[in-house]
Amino acid sequence: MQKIFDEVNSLDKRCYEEFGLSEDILMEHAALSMQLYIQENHSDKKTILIACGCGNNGADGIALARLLHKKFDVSLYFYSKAKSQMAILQEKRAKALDIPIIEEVIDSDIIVDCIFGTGLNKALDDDAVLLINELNSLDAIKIACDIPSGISFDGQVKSVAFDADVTITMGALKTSLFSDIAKDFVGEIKVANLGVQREIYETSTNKYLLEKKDLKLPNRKKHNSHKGSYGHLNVVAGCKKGAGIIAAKAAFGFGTGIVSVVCHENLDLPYHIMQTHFISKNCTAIAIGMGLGNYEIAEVQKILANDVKKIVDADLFYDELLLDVLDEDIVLTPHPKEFCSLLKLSNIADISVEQLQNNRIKYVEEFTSKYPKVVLLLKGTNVIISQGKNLYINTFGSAVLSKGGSGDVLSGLVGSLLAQGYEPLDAAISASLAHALAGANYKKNDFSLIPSDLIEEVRRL
Ligand SMILES: NC(=O)C1=CN([C@@H]2O[C@H](COP(=O)(O)OP(=O)(O)OC[C@H]3O[C@@H](n4cnc5c(N)ncnc54)[C@H](O)[C@@H]3O)[C@@H](O)[C@H]2O)[C@@H](O)CC1
Ligand SMILES: [K+]
Repeated sequence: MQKIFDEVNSLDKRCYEEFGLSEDILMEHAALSMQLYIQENHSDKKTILIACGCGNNGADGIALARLLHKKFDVSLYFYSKAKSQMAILQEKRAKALDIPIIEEVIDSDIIVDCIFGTGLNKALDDDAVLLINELNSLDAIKIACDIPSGISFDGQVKSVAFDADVTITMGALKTSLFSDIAKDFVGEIKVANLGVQREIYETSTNKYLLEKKDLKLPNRKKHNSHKGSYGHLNVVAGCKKGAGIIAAKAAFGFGTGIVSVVCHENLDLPYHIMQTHFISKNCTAIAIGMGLGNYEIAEVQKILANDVKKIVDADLFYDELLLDVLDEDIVLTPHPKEFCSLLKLSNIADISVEQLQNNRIKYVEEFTSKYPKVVLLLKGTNVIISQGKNLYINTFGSAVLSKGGSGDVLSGLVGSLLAQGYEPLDAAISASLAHALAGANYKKNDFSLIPSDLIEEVRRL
């Protein structure tokens, strides 16, 4: 996993104070990283337009223009007059080299957005909106310096943001790049070294970006084993039985030795999935909530009181019964609307889905600081998984997964790993990665995936 930081000003400051690196040195490295990226990836291109603002993001852009000048046809466009000390200095250097400055945006092979970086501190005015829309409309390779202009420090996009193919972010990954809203603007994210390796630039953090290598698939190294060695998951099926059955199939395909669906009515199940009317004595984990509907309260209470690992989903997020188990290390997997209900039930906040989506990390942190044992997995295009103070972001998800039944597959995967003995946090992380990567591996098209395709892809991981 890679570290993510809420802010990097303190990290820049540490470079000045502890390593004797000046702002100028840091900025030269920022510009150099962008230069190398462009030369390594787009040496066949000719024209580059660099749009600059008045602060140090703009200064990065002016320094980049100097580095690329003569190798490419570089034009500088100033959205506003240089204001920061570094922008004024960089402008002086650029002028000494006669780098072309243009008054109107022109068609170019590459556009580099250096209008606003981490210093964006108010709403974009009409001119900025117009400029960003104009840049977005051009058919060019689009590179954002540090962060696409228009995304605020907390990852919100109020009106518009630069629509980058690549964001080259300075020094370290920032939280703002990983909001659900930012995902449609940041493109591929690369980190530029600012004069020291990242491991030196970065300090400690509580936020992490998950990588493919963080997926720990179940393994069966012991030959002397039997089905019971790989756990027994009980999936409680309610009135919408399909949800439980999908979860059960996903769990079986992800390695659980025995999977039983708990249901009072007789179900038509695949032969390898068992049915039981009550929780099995030897079950090692329970998945409950998906399609639960109006289950009898006393029965749900009894199931929740069971002393095995649990994953809770869907309908139970609307039920106060859940409050009784929030002091345990259970896994909760709400989507945004369900999480809003959970926040309300637990007296943390009474907010709309939109308010939540604009502040996902904030509300996850409030919830997990009130219930530090719970493993919370908040669904979204960038899934957030958190327990206690630590928070992990999975960005591998895509719109392929935006389908009924995808969430039931995820519950099944989490339950499967819990049943096989994973710790709840590890189960949530690996299930979420497996789910997202399986979705990404489905290559037919981006609209036709059904739960059985997803389970098939999980089985191929
Ligand atoms: N400090 C350092 O050592 C380094 C800074 N770097 C660059 O510096 C950037 C941050 O620079 P700054 O702090 O100067 O901030 P920015 O360059 O992001 O912009 C700040 C300026 O824009 C104005 N502004 C903010 N929101 C506005 C709005 N909506 N409409 C109009 N004007 C607005 C502010 O008043 C301020 O003058 C980073 O994103 C990064 O690109 C990099 O060069 C790496 C090293
Ligand atoms: K920018």
